[in-house]
Amino acid sequence: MLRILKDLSKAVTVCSKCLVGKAVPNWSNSLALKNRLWSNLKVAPAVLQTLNTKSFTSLSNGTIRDLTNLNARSYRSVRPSGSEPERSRDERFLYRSDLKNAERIIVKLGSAVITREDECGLALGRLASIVEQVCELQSQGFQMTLITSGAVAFGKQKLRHEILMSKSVRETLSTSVTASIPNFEPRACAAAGQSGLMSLYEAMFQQYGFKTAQVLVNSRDFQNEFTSRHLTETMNELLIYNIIPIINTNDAIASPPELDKDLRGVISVKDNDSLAARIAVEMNADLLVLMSDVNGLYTSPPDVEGSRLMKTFAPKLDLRNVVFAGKSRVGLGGMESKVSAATWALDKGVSVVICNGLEYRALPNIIKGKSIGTFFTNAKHVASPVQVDAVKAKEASLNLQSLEPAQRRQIIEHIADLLIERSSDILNANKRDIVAAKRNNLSDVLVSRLELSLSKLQTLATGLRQIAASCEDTIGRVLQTTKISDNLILKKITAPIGVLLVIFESRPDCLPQVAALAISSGNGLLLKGGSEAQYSNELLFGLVREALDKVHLKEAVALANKREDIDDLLELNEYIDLVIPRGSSSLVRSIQKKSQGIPVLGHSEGICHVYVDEDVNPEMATKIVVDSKCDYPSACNSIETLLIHKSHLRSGVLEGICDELKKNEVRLYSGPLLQSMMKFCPPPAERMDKEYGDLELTLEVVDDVEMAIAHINKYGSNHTDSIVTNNRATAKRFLERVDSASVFHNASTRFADGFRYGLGAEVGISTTRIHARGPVGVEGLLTTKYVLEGAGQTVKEFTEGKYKYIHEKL
Ligand SMILES: Nc1ncnc2c1ncn2[C@@H]1O[C@H](COP(=O)(O)OP(=O)(O)O)[C@@H](O)[C@H]1O
Ligand SMILES: N[C@@H](CCC(=O)OP(=O)(O)O)C(=O)O
Repeated sequence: MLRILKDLSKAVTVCSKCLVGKAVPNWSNSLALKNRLWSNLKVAPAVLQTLNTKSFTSLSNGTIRDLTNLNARSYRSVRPSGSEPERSRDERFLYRSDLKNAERIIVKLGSAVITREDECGLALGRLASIVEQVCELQSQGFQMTLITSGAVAFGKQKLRHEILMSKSVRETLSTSVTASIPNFEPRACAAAGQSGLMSLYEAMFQQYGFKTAQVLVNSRDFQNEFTSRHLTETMNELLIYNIIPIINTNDAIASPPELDKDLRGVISVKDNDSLAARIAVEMNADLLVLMSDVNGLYTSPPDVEGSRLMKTFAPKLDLRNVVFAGKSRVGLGGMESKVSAATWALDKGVSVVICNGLEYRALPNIIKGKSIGTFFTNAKHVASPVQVDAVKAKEASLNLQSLEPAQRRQIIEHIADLLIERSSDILNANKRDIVAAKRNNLSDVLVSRLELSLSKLQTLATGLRQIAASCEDTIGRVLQTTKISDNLILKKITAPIGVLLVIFESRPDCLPQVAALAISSGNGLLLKGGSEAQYSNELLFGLVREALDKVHLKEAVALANKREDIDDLLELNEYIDLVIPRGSSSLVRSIQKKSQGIPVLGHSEGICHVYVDEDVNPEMATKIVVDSKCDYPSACNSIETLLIHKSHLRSGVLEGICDELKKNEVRLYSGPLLQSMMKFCPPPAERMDKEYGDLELTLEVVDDVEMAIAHINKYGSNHTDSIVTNNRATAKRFLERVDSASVFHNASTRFADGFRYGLGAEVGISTTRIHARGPVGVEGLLTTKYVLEGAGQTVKEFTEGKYKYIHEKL
């Protein structure tokens, strides 16, 4: 309410300063008043949406003067004294995330979007979808204007149809269809096409309760002082009354386009891209969206091999990297014309996105800041912030690996110290996350993963100190030395992978663990945490940066916080070398699907088993099963299925285990074999490969170890599986044949963890079969490189027999 009053008082101040003495209109229509306030005074649409008719009526009676002639530009120049200075237009929309603040939006539809690929009429489906999006935004308070192409293309189809229909059957059959169609005069096509186009728009917008108005202009109209002013006034008036202007060039009487140089820095209207740019600037629009039949601007025409979509385009820096060629099947200007129109509009303070009109919900998603099409910006960075972070992390990782091991060790120890010193700050931030999570009805499983405690922080710090201690021989450790020949020595040494992207959900304790592992192994790190752990993550990230800043390398680690950032990051295969998703199986699967050429390390599911063999110590078996299920049911290494040897159905072992599980409130389900063998057993399990992640467990019976192995290899997720047996031969068989990253004998599956394995911590558990499997600590974040030390030898000298290969392992 305070904001509403503030904004209204702003409006009134401006009015009274500028328009004292003008007639007071009868504001019976509150919508019209809202639009006038908004359009002329730039009172935030969201504020106006919240005002009710009553407040308008009382406000309008005598307070507000005639606002008609006060346009948006004049408001900007008549800012009430004492108000906060606004960011300049150039600064307001530097990043996509700023687009949510746009108010006036121009959308231009190219001919290729409007007409069908088979040239048989208008593309009704996508046109209706765009109209729906425009209406959605208009009713949310954005001021929408449409620039439409397509009159010539559509008119050509109409005329062609007419020619074909007016021919006799004999004529049609005697000549080829294409040869019989003349080259139509584009002006006539435009005249024929424009009316059909407009009646369609009118019908479509009407379905959503919006009225449209047609405005046709030509290049000369912008050069003439009167027609140019009339155009602005007409547009303002239409916008005030919530009518959506639909603009095209008046092609039926258009003269040939004029050259840019005649217009001294003002773009000449030679096609609809330049028309859209010109209108956007004249109308003081915030955003111009140019919709075409391609996903945006590419480094070269999209069908050329190796051509890449440019998500962000800074004209001053990037133009030299783009090759243009060709147009769409019906377009007039081509991409080059779009880029020069967009660049011109950007220089005049209008943000521009070039995107594909076929993309589902492109407009609302652009406003939300999603990475759709090509975003034109004058930001100093060549790229969007995540790309910048990735470049910096790559640079910093090189410096990180050149540090002395002792320096890397100190950084990690410093993080461990900070975890204890700042524990109350961390726990307070974590409390804020927990409160928000509960308010948002996050599941108990997720809340338990989110929660930090002093003891968790202490364990975390201990783990970090272990990692710190291992810094001495991480990078540059010699794995193999080969004497190729005298004075020619080849060494294989450990080396960092490069830049890691770790995407994690819920658990904020991952952040310092992963950061420590990356620092120890000399890898740059990009982190993307879940929004549910936002406060905890920001605080912990701040501590990591603080420690890295001691050696001026704080940029080695960056934290991305928007969900949309993930898509952008996954395309950066030039800078990112490995992706490690940690979280739910759906998160991991979606990352695996989206990652474009960057290897993904991790596991999508944790379907772990304990098999209780015939020859067991019942007490040990019960202890292991209960710990494997109940110690931390939401962890990926807790079990989902207990396989039991058939002899225990009557030995009392199964009964004893079930009693203990029930005491721990575990809900039990039975597999199909158990159901067939027992009269009274728990309800049937939904599937045998279900990951409960909670106090739930499937029980199934097996004949012997072979059947247990087959079951695990079929339904498991190659994560962690354990056998409880006193028989060494059976255990050996199980350990050899179960195809999982971790296989245990007489131990709880909960041991599958970086800290418990003595790795200090883990970046995740890998079930993929690339270089690292199981819990991945520092070792898993290293690769190797060869270093060859010679004394001027050449291969030719070996070929010619001067030297001989020795290949001796040293
Ligand atoms: N570097 C490039 N990036 C993207 N598209 C390009 C590029 N160079 C040429 N084009 C062509 O530009 C066409 C879009 O321009 P245009 O034909 O004017 O479309 P519209 O009718 O939508 O205005 C695309 O169909 C594409 O083939
Ligand atoms: N004014 C013309 C379109 C001109 C034009 O620039 O076309 P396009 O390149 O498809 O945006 C028409 O309505 O057909």
